[in-house]
Amino acid sequence: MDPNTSPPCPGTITVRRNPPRRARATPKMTPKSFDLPEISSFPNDDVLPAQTQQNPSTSPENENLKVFLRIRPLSSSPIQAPRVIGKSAWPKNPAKKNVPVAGAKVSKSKNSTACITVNDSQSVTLSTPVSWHESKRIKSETYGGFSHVFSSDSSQFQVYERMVKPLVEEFLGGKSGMLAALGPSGSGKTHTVFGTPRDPGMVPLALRHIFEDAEPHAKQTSRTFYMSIFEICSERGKAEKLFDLLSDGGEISMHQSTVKGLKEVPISNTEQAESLIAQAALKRATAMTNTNSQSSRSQCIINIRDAPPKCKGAVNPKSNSAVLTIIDLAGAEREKRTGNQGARLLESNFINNTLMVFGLCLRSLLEHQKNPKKPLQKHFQSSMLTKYLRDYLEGKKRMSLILTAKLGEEDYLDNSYLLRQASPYMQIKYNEVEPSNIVPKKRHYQASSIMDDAKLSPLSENLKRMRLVSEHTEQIFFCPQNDKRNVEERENITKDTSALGKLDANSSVSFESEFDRQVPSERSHIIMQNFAKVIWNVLKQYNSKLKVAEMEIESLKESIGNEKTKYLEIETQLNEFKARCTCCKVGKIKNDPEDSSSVSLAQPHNSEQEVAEMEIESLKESIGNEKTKYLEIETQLNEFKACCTCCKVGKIKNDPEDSSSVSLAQPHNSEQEETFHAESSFLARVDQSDEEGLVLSTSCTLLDSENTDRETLSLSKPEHHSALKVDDGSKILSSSSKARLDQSDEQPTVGTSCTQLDAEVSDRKISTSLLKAGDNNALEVEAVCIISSESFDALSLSEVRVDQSDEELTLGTSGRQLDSEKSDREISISLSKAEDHIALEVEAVRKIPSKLFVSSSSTEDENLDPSSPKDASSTKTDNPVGDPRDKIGVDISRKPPKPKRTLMPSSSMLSRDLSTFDLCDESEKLKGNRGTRKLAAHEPQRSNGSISLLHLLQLRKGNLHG
Ligand SMILES: Nc1ncnc2c1ncn2[C@@H]1O[C@H](COP(=O)(O)OP(=O)(O)OP(=O)(O)O)[C@@H](O)[C@H]1O
Repeated sequence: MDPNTSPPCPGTITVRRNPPRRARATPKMTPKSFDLPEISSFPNDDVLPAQTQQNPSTSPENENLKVFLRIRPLSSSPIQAPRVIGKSAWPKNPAKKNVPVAGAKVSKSKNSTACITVNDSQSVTLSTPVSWHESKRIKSETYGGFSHVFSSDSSQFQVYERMVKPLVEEFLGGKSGMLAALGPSGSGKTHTVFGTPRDPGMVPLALRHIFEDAEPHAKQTSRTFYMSIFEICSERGKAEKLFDLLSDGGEISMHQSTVKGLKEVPISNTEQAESLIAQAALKRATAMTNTNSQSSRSQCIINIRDAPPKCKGAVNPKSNSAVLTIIDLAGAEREKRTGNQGARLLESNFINNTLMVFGLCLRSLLEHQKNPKKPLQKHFQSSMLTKYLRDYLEGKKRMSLILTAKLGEEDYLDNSYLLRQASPYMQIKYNEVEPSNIVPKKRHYQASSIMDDAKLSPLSENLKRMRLVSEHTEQIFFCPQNDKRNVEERENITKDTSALGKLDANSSVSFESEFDRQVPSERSHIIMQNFAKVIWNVLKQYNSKLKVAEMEIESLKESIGNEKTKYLEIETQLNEFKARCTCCKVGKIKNDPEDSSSVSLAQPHNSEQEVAEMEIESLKESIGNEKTKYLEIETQLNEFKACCTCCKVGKIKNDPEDSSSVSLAQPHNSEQEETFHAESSFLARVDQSDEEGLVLSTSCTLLDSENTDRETLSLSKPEHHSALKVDDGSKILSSSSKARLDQSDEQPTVGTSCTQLDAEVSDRKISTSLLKAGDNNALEVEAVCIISSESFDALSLSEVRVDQSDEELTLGTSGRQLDSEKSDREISISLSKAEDHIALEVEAVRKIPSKLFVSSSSTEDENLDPSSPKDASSTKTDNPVGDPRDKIGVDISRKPPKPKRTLMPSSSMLSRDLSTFDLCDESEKLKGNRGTRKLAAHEPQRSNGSISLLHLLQLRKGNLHG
């Protein structure tokens, strides 16, 4: 990946999702009812600090700290005795100038070789001395990335143009800037900063630049610049002191980052400014060392402040004044090289410690920028210099570094140490540059200090103690469960800290006062910092939990959508199933009380899924039951039909139940009485079974609803009629013959009834006709019977056969009417108005075969038992001569023609339905009870009709055999 095209790293916090989850398929359908309100995402923008949310593109500046490298040329002559005229043109302060150390080696060979090789404008190669090659040391080191490398032959102006001029321009534009010269002693820092009158350094050049640009607009803008110069030095290496170099050399103080008592001198032109600079240079502490005849012993700070333009004589408080700061640091010194001893050695240690703190601040800033989680160390508290430069060292303001190195190979170690220490600083970025000198409110510090150098002595020990105290304080304050103990600990720590400052009073007076001032504020700062950390951690946990909850809600939404989809599919299937299912309709029509499940389907659907499923299950069970029932019925019907083909009508004769069957209809006269006896013989058989009685009762129930007929009464009192029949043996005999007659005449009678039943108008007619037919037809039949009982016997036999085969015809008629809803009523009406004769007859017709043809098989007469119904039909239609059925033909001709009906498909259904009552079996049981008693009463008593019938049968039999 091309690093040039890589996007800049955003300053945001990335919240990891653990574990990563796979994307789920979007549900096909999301019901509206499940549209839950969206949960807004965690307000990261509100919670996260602006520091981490800042967009790099919108940051004012995103540039690295500029680090320049200037190589001082080789000295042409060794350091000699102090000269009156120093290294610079600035006057020296004779009071603070020390004489060269006695016995110091002033050795500088002319033939010194260079250890630094400039590769290009941004990199150099540091080579070890030739003498070190034999000791197998590192031969060369390359350092790159500098903003610019000024070779030894670079002029002051070149350095200014490239390094300082941009800062000055920005200063004139209202931006503060700082330039610090850093390097070993004698490397040319002071030369670069101040220069000489002949070769002015950066400060004079900057002042010239400032006033050259400002003077043309001075009248218009009323622009005023102020300059202040002060130094930070150490008195015998024990305490830091500040001296104002522009005043009379008075000592000043520092509170936190503010220097109190510092005099700012307004400058209006270059000459004035240079005069002040010369004055300050004379006051600055310098000393002669083995490396520098006029070695600076203090950190010199020059401030040029651009005062804001006045508005009607008053300073605009909102406008910020830019400050250009140029610092000439004291050079790092090695004891071997400098040969310092005594107080000078203490000064050297102080200088080195200050430079180390300065470097630690920059390193901490670099590490904090690389890893924001790593707090910015509070190294700035360790020295006044770093305190004063706090904003710069924290990256709040832009600064530049000019590293000065010496070219000679004897300076290899100094150069190596400088380059190793300072080259990483060029990675420091300035992306939060504040426009003014306002002290930032948010600071992220940690009270610790890494002063691992043994040379730090008193200062480093104080710093270590401060670190220990701070860490202890932080650990205690992080424990929220021991609040009371924490308060006590805090108080003790404060006392200890104060005591610590007092203990070091002798060694570091300056640090004592500063430490005492800093402890309360820093303690509160640490407390607030820890509190903010706790809150921040809680918020992060809340954020992570909230995101997890959001994911769970999403998954639940998907699950609900899937469930809803399944539910709708099931509901659709249920509707389709109901639409296809025909059992519901049948269930609505059927009056069978067992079809409760079918009836339930006609009820409104319950919206509940469980109810629907239960209905489906019950429906399925009902269907299964119905199928089973139908199969059983069909089997029984087949058996019944098979049995019917073998049965003989002659059974009726010997069937004692014929006589025991008592008329259900109550005759009112003798003719009707016999007719009804004949009819009742069927009915009696029907009534012999409980189920038939039940059926009849059912019909009677219907009958009872509208009008009560005598048949109903007769049904309610069947035994009474039976008793009557028992008493009247002739009637019974007659009824027996009638039974045959009716059985034989059943087809036309029933057929007639059915024909009439087909018409709605015939209901009344039926009842009337039946009543009358019961009168007329029965009379006719009875008359025939009476007149020609034999014929009737023959007729009845033939018709019985017909009726056996045609019993479904009548039933089919009723079943066809049952197929329609309207027929229910019609049936009810017809039954009720049919005077039950038809119904009873119908029922009786149906029941005859199962009873008669089984019990009297032994008395079966072949002549009386036609082989097929076809014979009967031919008998009725053809009326062959000589056949006993001629009389039947006469008799039939006397009757109105009765069309023969064809078997309808629906009749089979109804017959199967009716066969479910299993009348035959039940009638068999009844027969045992009722018939036994009646049999004993009827058997010895035979009427004339029966005798004549037997005689007729014998004659016919004889004719057939003959
Ligand atoms: N670029 C240069 N060209 C010519 N002479 C230089 C240059 N840099 C430094 N010198 C000379 O080197 C000597 C030491 O320089 P300077 O005093 O500036 O070093 P320094 O880094 O300030 O030392 P210290 O830290 O001890 O004050 C001076 O006499 C100065 O004139």
